Amino acid sequence: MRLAGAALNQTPIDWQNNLRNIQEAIQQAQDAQVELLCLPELCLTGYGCEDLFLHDWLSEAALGYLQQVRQWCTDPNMVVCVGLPVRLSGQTYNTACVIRNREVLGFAAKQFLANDGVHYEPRFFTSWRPGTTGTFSYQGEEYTIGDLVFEHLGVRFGFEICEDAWRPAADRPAGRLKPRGVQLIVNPSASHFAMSKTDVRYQLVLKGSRDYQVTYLYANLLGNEAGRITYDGEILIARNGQLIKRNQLLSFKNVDLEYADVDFSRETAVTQEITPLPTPDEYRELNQALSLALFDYLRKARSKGFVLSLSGGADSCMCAVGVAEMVRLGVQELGVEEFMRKAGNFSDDDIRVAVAQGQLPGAAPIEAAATSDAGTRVQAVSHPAEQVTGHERLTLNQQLTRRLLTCAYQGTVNSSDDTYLSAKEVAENVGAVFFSWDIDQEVKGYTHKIEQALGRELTWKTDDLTLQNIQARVRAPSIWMLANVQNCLLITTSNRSEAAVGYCTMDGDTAGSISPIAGVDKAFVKQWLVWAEAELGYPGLHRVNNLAPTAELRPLEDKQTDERDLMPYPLLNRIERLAFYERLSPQQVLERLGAEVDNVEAEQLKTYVQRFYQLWSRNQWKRERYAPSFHLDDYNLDPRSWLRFPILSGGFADELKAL
Ligand SMILES: Nc1ncnc2c1ncn2[C@@H]1O[C@H](COP(=O)(O)OP(=O)(O)OC[C@H]2O[C@@H]([n+]3cccc(C(=O)O)c3)[C@H](O)[C@@H]2O)[C@@H](O)[C@H]1O
Ligand SMILES: Nc1ncnc2c1ncn2[C@@H]1O[C@H](COP(=O)(O)OP(=O)(O)OP(=O)(O)O)[C@@H](O)[C@H]1O
Ligand SMILES: NC(=O)CC[C@H](N)C(=O)O
Repeated sequence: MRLAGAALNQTPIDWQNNLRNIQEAIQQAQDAQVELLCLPELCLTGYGCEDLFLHDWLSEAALGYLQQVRQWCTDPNMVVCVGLPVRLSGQTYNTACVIRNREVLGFAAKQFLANDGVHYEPRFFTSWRPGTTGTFSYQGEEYTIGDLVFEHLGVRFGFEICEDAWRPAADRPAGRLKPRGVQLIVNPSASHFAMSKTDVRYQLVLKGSRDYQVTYLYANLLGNEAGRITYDGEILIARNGQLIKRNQLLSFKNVDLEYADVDFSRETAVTQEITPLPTPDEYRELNQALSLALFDYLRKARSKGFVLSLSGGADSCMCAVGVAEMVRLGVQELGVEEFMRKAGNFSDDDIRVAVAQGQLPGAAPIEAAATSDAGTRVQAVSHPAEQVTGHERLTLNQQLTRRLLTCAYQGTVNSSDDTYLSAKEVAENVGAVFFSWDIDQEVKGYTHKIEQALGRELTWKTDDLTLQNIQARVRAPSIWMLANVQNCLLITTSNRSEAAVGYCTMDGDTAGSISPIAGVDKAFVKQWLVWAEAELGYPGLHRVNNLAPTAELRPLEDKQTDERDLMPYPLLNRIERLAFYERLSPQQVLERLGAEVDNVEAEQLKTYVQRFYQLWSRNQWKRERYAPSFHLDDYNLDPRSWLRFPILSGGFADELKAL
């Protein structure tokens, strides 16, 4: 039997997009003479409809659209499995509808709901009781729903819907399907991307096929579906512990269909030893996921591009490279024409000229908007697209990036030449429009106003945080204005480590509408940039890779660095992980750290642990206010997706005193 899985890039309640992708997958499958096609979990509505799954009308509408899908399933030799919600007597079930030759054979229902990390399924869905079935009517037709086994071309098959397969063996539907003569298990999934997670999924599918001696067909959703979570579109086909098919993950296409043939009439030996996957390259994985997430966000938000306050530090440089990589990887996979069309930001003329001549048409010089007489550092650096960076012409990818990314360095008297040059070099390297202006007048203006109101001078000795924060805040209005005027998304550069301890100024450097790297820790950001300079070929990163992270909010002679204000980033990251991923108590965190770290005094470690918990507790409100962020690592601190914590709390007072 020819089995296929199709990864689809869906969007919640974007019916036309979702139907188009489903139709395209069915058409491709028919053309390839596929006999059984698995589409991802809830692909008709989108997986991320959230509380809409509790609305009667949504499931009604889905059943209505399903009638269209039926009409595309005209091949008597092909079964198509389509995911959609079914709402019966006020309960919503997460189902896969099996269609053959326009006939609905039944709705298999999910038995175990995902309720960890980014998944909140029990809020929306009711789990189906194993071993039971039911019926319901729609427009005069009666349908079967529940724990069903199907047969097609002599092959018996049943379902595990995503989380069903992640449960202990005693729960897994596979264990009950096997005695019912099932030879094939079909798994439509919506399994979020996280670095290295493909390995877990691979083991799950391979071991499932080995332990239950079945063929296993797995198809995941694809892309940044609804804003935060990205799906990697993994397709896996395995039999008796052996891999038959695995695709390239994180495609920029809307439909990624993969198929393979399995001869069910022939017995094959069961492989006990699962061949391991090569260790996933997390830097590369992150790059692909971040790029795809940015691309989908951009086009689904129908935005014109991105604006970024580029400090030349690690976080903002990573965001700039992320946009450039979005262009490079998108063009590499889709080709220039399709990339430009899909991005939705280029005219027909742009596309025609880009395809024919390898450059964008007559980009007029973009005049520097900002000037200041306050020193040599402050000047506008802006290259017309068709001209040069350094002495070379911009490549087409740089020209495309230039259309999609505008950056601004916003210096103060506390900024260094190093960060300015770093920002400029990164912007030039990726091709972005780059402005530079200073904000000292604005800082002085606000400071003066408050000094007058209070009737006293503000000094670094007495008003340190206030004087830091006003600088970060004053950067927000102009960069927002630049985003508004160009109809662009303002990127905020927060990372997970600073979110953990609130090392940011609210309404200052947190200003923005999308926060691409807030799920990634700072130590990883720094390592990733070193990798990107060498492996992706961004020489513009050389300077930032030799800078110590600094906020540059205090006078330069203070030599402020993040790690001096806080603690070394690898330690901060470790404490955060032990405390909120492994869920240890402060005492346990300190003990584990003591056992792991030998170059830091015990008293110093205790101070770090105390500082971490105090800052963590005090700054929950800030985490509540971050712009929507991407989920990229195996956990994040976003209270709206992975980690909830009280805004007001006792702040671990007793626990920290007892350390
Ligand atoms: N529970 C709570 N709910 C609501 N609001 C709460 C609150 N607790 C304090 N607040 C309020 O929060 C305000 C203070 O917060 P906020 O003004 O954001 O600032 P704050 O947290 O006081 O200080 C910002 C920190 O971030 C660092 N920073 C800032 C900017 C950039 C960078 C960088 O790395 O580049 C670093 C800076 O060095 C400083 O250590 C106060 O007005 C306080 O009343
Ligand atoms: N001089 C600056 N020009 C433009 N934006 C700035 C400047 N200084 C800070 N910002 C903005 O504030 C953000 C927060 O600063 P932060 O220091 O946390 O990050 P970073 O400078 O990118 O990295 P690092 O902390 O490694 O130096 C920056 O990413 C940037 O968006
Ligand atoms: N949609 C789901 O059921 C996803 C659950 C599963 N734990 C995963 O992360 O892949």
